[in-house]
Amino acid sequence: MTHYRAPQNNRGLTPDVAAHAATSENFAYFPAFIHVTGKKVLVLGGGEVALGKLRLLVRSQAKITVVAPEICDDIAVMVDEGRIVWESAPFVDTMINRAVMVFDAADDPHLTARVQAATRRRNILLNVVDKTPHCDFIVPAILDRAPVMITISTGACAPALARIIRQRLETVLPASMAQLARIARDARQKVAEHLHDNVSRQRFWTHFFQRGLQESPTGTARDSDIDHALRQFVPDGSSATVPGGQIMNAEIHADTAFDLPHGIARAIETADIVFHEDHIAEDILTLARRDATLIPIGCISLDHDPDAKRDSIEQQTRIFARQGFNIVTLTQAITH
Ligand SMILES: C[C@@]1(CC(=O)O)C2=NC(=C\c3[nH]c(c(CCC(=O)O)c3CC(=O)O)Cc3[nH]c(c(CC(=O)O)c3CCC(=O)O)/C=C3\N/C(=C\2)[C@@H](CCC(=O)O)[C@]3(C)CC(=O)O)/[C@H]1CCC(=O)O
Ligand SMILES: NC(=O)c1ccc[n+]([C@@H]2O[C@H](COP(=O)([O-])OP(=O)(O)OC[C@H]3O[C@@H](n4cnc5c(N)ncnc54)[C@H](O)[C@@H]3O)[C@@H](O)[C@H]2O)c1
Repeated sequence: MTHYRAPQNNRGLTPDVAAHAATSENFAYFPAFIHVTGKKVLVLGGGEVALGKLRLLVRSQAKITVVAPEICDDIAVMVDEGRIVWESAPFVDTMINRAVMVFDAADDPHLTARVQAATRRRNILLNVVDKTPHCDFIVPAILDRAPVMITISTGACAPALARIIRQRLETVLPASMAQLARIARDARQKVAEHLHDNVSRQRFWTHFFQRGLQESPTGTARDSDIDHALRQFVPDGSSATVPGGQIMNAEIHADTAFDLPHGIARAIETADIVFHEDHIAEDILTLARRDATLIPIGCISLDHDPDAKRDSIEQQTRIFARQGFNIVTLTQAITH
């Protein structure tokens, strides 16, 4: 019988899956969030588009300077309130010194050429609004549930599509996400003191958020919910309230994650180990946690004897389940 290593805290991509992932499209822009607290950000231009960027920027703790000969009324209010600094002198290269990023919303190609040369010399990131070829970074559509930020980019291919996806998500993602994230921020230390190992903490938080999103979608989660959840939590997974050590065998009829029944999607999301046939769609497999172990059933070398193969997988899943791991086995439904 084949034995597999229990899940580790790294992406358990098997060679098969990694090879599949390598064939999917590359991307030119790396998704990340930039820490700007206390750092200088420069915005060129004082019109409507600059205002859009400034509205977002003032919610960070960046030190913001706007450079423009004149500014619109709403930007003037931000200046009066001391939230940003206005520089009305013409742009000179030294204005960007020590900036972490620069937005150019001035609609002046000659200025853009100068700014681009200056930012390149200093390795400062530049966004020229709606002028993709000049951008070192691009701005995604943003679904704002701060501190949760869901950002959507089409890799600069179709900004209107990014907007539409955002608008659709606005109506389906529960308001409680923000509140749950704030509760977690304040309670992470306390939870770490109660639960000493990573696996327990990971199970606890998965369970806490799943219940929280289900029970209080409109945003009524409370700080005291943490104490309640901690009292109920039994780290070895034996508590009925903890989704630990469960086995699900799912036959997949869907080709995309979107078409999966909710129960199966949730099971994949919480699984520690996912056994799957080779033809299961990649976007279904990506529902799994980053640290889950994915095991292609094809790599179990008992193809000549399907019954023995099934027995081998069942035996393996029971062993893992006894250790408290959640297991999902995904087989592709045969369509006629
Ligand atoms: C997401 C969003 C955020 C924001 O702007 O804050 C955003 N554009 C939005 C809307 C939008 N922009 C445009 C249209 C008209 C439809 C159209 O022309 O396609 C619409 C649709 C609308 O308004 O509904 C015009 C446009 N935009 C760009 C080009 C140039 C080009 O495509 O090469 C042109 C043509 C200019 C021209 O023809 O001259 C380029 C960029 N726009 C980006 C972001 C970056 C890529 C993001 C991504 O990865 O998808 C990138 C690369 C650079 C950047 O600016 O960072 C925001 C939606 C916010 C929301 O509602 O949630
Ligand atoms: N307005 C829109 O709906 C819209 C939509 C998409 C893209 N855009 C693009 O965004 C950019 C700006 O649009 P806008 O509507 O804010 O334009 P705008 O004309 O209202 O604003 C441009 C601002 O830049 C300032 N400016 C001009 N030359 C400058 C210079 N050399 N140095 C510093 N500041 C300078 C102007 O004083 C003005 O405040 C343009 O590239 C435009 O094509 C605009």
